[in-house]
Parts: sequence; C-alpha cells; structure tokens
Amino acid sequence: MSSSEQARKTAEGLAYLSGFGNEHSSEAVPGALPVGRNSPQRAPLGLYAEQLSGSAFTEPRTANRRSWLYRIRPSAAHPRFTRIDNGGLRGAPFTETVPDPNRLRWDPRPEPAAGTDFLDGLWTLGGNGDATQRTGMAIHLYAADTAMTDRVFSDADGELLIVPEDGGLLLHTEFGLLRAEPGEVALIPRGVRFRVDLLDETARGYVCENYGAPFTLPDLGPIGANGLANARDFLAPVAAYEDVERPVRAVNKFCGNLWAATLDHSPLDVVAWHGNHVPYVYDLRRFNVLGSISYDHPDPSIFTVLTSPSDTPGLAGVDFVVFAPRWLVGEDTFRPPYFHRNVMSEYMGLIEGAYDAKAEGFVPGGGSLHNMMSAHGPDRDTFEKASAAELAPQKVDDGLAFMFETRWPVTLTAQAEAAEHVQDDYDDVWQGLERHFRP
Ligand SMILES: O=C(O)Cc1cc(O)ccc1O
Ligand SMILES: [Fe+2]
Repeated sequence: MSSSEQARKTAEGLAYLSGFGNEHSSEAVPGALPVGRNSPQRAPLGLYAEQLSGSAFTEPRTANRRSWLYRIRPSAAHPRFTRIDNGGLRGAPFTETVPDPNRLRWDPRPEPAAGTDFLDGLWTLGGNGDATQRTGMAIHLYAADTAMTDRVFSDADGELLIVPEDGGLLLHTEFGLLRAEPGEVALIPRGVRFRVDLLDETARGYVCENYGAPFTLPDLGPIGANGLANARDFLAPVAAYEDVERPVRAVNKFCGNLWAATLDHSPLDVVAWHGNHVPYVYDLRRFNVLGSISYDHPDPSIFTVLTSPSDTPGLAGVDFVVFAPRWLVGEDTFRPPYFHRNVMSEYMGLIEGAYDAKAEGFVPGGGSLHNMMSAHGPDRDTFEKASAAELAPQKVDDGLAFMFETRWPVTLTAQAEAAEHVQDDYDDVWQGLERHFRP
C-alpha cells in the first residue's frame, strides 16, 4: 500500500469534538486524564502533565487560551536546537523588497521537486508586521509530494491556517489527527507540533501564518445569534498518540528562522488532553452565506469566516474571508465585486473553479495581491458582461475563492517578486474599459 493509501485508510472515519473555542477534553486511554485537578502529584498512567499556553496567563477569560497535555515524555526533554536552512520560508519583518503598490497576480507554483514534504514545500510570498512583536501575518504557499517522516514541525511565531487547494492532508498533531481536503481549512495553533501525511499523490495549497491574536469567529451584530461560520462546525481531534522510540527531528520556526533538534522519541506522544488551545478543521461548504436580497453588492466582510482582532474594534490584523456558492438576486445592481480602493490589503487565492470578478487569469493555486489603496475590481470582460446582464436570480456556484485581508500592506519576499510564475501583464485586465460618459 502506498503511503497516501495508508494515510487515506487512517483518515477514514476519524472521530472529532465539535464546537469553536470549547473547553474540550479527550483521552486515548481510559483514565489518562486527571479528574478534578490539572497537575496531580503523579499524573495517571505514569504520564507527564504539561501546560501549553496560547495567551498570557492573565488575559481576560474571553481571550484566555491554554491546554493541558498528558504525555509519555515532557516536551522539555530535548537537546539543544540548532539553526537549519530556512528553505523557501521567510518571516516578518519582511525587508527583502520595497512594498509594491502595483496589482500583482501569480500563476500556480511549479511542481515540487520529487521528495518534497509539506515543510520543505512551504514558500513564502510575503507578509507584514513583526514576529518578535506578535503582530501581522505571512502568506505562504505549499506544494508537496511526500509525507513528513520522522520529523515534526511547530511554529512559535504564530498559528497556521492551512487552505488545501489540491490533494488532501492528514495532520498528525499533539492533540490527535485531522483530515483536511480541498474545500476545508485546518488551523494549527501557535506552538503545536504536527506532521503532515498526504492523502493523494501530491498536495498544494495556501497558508496564512497569523502572528497576531488567534483567529476567532466574528461578532454577528444585527445578523443575530446564527450565521456565517457556525461554531458547531469547527472540529477538534480526539487524543491519539505515537509511542515511538526512534530519532525524530523536531523543527521549530522561531522569529522567522527554522531551528531543529533530534529527539529520541516522537513528541506526538500526548495520551490525553483538555483545554481550548486546540487545532481544528472547518468545512468551508458549511459556511452560511448571507447577502443582499434587495440591491447593491455587500462588502465582503459579510463573508468573514475567522478574524484576528487588533486593539482597535473592527480593525483586524487579518480576516479570512470565503467566497462560497451563493444566489445573487440584487435588483438594479452591478452584481460582481465593485471597483474599489481599500485601506486594507487583499491577498486572494482560488480553491476551485472561477471567481466572479475575474473572467480569466485567476486560477486555482494562483493568487492575487491588491495592496493598500490599489485600484481593482472586475476585469473588463466581467464589467461588460455584468453591466448588460439580465438580472434574473442567478446562482454563483462554480468556484470557491478566499481572501486574507490584512490591516498592513504585504511586502513581498525576493522570491515572490522574481518568480517566473508572476503575471507581468496583470494590469491589462483593466485596459480597454471604455469611456461611456454622455453629459
Ligand atoms: O477584490 C476582491 O475581489 C475582493 C472583494 C470582493 C467583494 O465582493 C467586494 C470587495 C472586495 O475587495
Ligand atoms: Fe478587493
């Protein structure tokens, strides 16, 4: 059986715990979870108790995040970490290039070299903020054809929102197993160790690395108590552990650089856990898409799945927004995304099909960047078609696109600026928009 067939078998019928932000608990062996206290004098079954904090101890309850892990060996039992090559990964602050006001678009990345695993396959496009200040975000793409064997990754700099576009992933985490197929997203919290198996021959997708406050569900305001991404659809793993005594490389991204240490065991050895600092998956097709049932095109904030709030109410460090299948019924309305200039910066990717603002050139696995105040919107063909369309109710169901929308401009890495798959002629999609003014 190939390694992806094996992974697919393991991924069948995985059990999950549902609910966003819950105080979950799980034990892979009955009795492994202490009752009534976190740190008994001797933890059950000879396990070590260990707290993993995702917020300062003293943050308000609504923001407080930590989990207790009951493991075969404590994480502290490791030798010295040493620097390893960063490969295609870069971190904030991004200083390799001058921030670019141009509209930019990329084709998908070339195929990975044979033997590339998820970690080797990460390639940073750009970002903002500063990992040492826990602000901002980075945009990465990944392309892999090999499972991570005997090595695990963790990111001290931020959480990782993984958006598969081609090929499914099986994520083995300290908390248990998660399956993430295209159309689903997975989140690995800051500091959580994981390795990635492939469910198909190859895997490709996007990653938003969020240095700021952890992603949370947006407030719903007048929408009410339900809608957008519903809390119950976020799925955390059940405890599952590896009892493996052989060398395993632990790779840690710390302040932008990769460091590694060789352990004599797998650190995915958590037999039981409880807490709210947990990984999860979410199926974007569960998103409850709301929109206008009268006129005008609503701002895309109505499609926010997850938001990383800043200290200023309503101003996100980064929002994760999905453009999912929906009905358009607006009367006397230009229905596709409007022409606009935005103080926020918008990176968009496509998971499947097409996007209703772009007739051509924006393809699955590719991406576009419309930095702060850059003028963009429907391309010429889309504008002409939508201006003349008969406004019958219309189902937009031929694509799944997303946006990482961030408060600061995205500065490119040198490799993204120089990439062969950058589209040099992107500006042309707005050429030939004719003058129709008749005073
Ligand atoms: O630029 C884009 O395509 C993203 C976007 C979509 C939309 O519906 C309204 C505004 C916006 O920035
Ligand atoms: Fe936009």
